[in-house]
Amino acid sequence: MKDDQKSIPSYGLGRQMQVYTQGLQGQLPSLPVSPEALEQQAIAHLSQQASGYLAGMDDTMQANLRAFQHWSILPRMLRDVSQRQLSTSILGMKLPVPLLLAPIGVQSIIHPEAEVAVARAAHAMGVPMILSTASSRSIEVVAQALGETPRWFQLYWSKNPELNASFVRRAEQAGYSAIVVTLDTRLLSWREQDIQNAYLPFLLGEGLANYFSDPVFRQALAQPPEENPAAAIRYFIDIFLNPSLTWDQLSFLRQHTSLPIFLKGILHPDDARQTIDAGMDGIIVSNHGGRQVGGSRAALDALPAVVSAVNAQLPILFDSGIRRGSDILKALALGAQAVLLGRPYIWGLALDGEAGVQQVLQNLLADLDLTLAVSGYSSLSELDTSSLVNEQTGR
Ligand SMILES: Cc1cc2nc3c(=O)[nH]c(=O)nc-3n(C[C@H](O)[C@H](O)[C@H](O)COP(=O)(O)O)c2cc1C
Ligand SMILES: O=C(O)C(=O)c1ccccc1
Repeated sequence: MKDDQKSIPSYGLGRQMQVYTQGLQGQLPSLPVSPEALEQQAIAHLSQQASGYLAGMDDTMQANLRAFQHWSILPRMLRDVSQRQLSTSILGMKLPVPLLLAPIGVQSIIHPEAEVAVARAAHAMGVPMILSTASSRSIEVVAQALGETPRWFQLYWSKNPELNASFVRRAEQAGYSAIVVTLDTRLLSWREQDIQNAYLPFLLGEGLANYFSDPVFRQALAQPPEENPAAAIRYFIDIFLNPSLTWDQLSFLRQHTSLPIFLKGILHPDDARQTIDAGMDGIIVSNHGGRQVGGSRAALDALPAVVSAVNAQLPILFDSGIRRGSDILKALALGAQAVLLGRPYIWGLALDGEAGVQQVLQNLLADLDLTLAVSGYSSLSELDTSSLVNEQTGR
């Protein structure tokens, strides 16, 4: 991890001057800088199946993005912003920047180096990574590529309790420092593009690295996955989704790990209160990037009520629609301690592997650092609702 003083110029002015200086030699950034152009180029580059898999429900995704426009930053002038502090701490875990990479499964359909390329870029930038259960590279292989970079493990709670315990054990052993249980995907929703393409990557054996390498999973099979992949995939399909999972079962996980547990996919303030009652350690407000409940409330619109219900008893993280530095500033001002970056790093991966992810992160962190500075803030802790105006209420 980089120390904070060194990281400031490389995030903000450093990146800006690097680009302008390279311009003197006639060199332009190799990837589009605007997230909209980046998305367009990545989608054009990918197969119809892969780009369809990245999609979500259009109306809900647009609502996620629009919600950021309900809030405006009201910049403050003549404050000393020459030294900026982007680091934060969550449950005593130090994060160099208030940003983690969101768990995104099956990255082998995006780029052959998949999560390993992402992990190397995360390592280069000091950005923590949350690894999906449905990753194309295993918990251990990704940990190795991350070196000392902080990492969390996202758990899809399968129907096999011993398998869940095994995943968590492996994550602990490989140096992951928190468990994220995703609640909004106990079933896969009706995904129009995937249905149209008749495409589900798992049926092709993509995204199953953690399962195929797991001793408990392997024990449940008559033959190893290498010998009979079709039977292994069938067993995965049998167990990986668990629509009967309920609040009372969370105690099982608590008994099997001493790591902090975050619940991802909370939108309703009553569910936020239940998270506290269930003895969990943190919340990730998210609508899964508009991929699960079509017509769901925009995640950012759901954030203030969750923040108010939690009343500072737990840390709150946020994702679904983070595209620019100003989006991060707004989510933090509304009470999130950090945000998760989703699709944008996948677009970078699609276009240029590790270097693509790194460039996306460099640009986003430079944007965040400079947005913070020109808004009059030198530290994240100065942000609160008085930094923003709600354009619908005028307050
Ligand atoms: C292709 C794809 C795969 C995803 N896979 C997972 C996953 O395995 N586990 C999980 O918790 N969330 C998963 N998510 C959701 C992300 O963690 C995150 O909530 C979402 O991407 C945020 O929305 P945004 O990308 O529009 O910002 C996935 C999202 C996408 C786009
Ligand atoms: O596609 C997704 O959104 C997702 O979260 C998922 C679900 C199951 C396996 C892999 C990814």
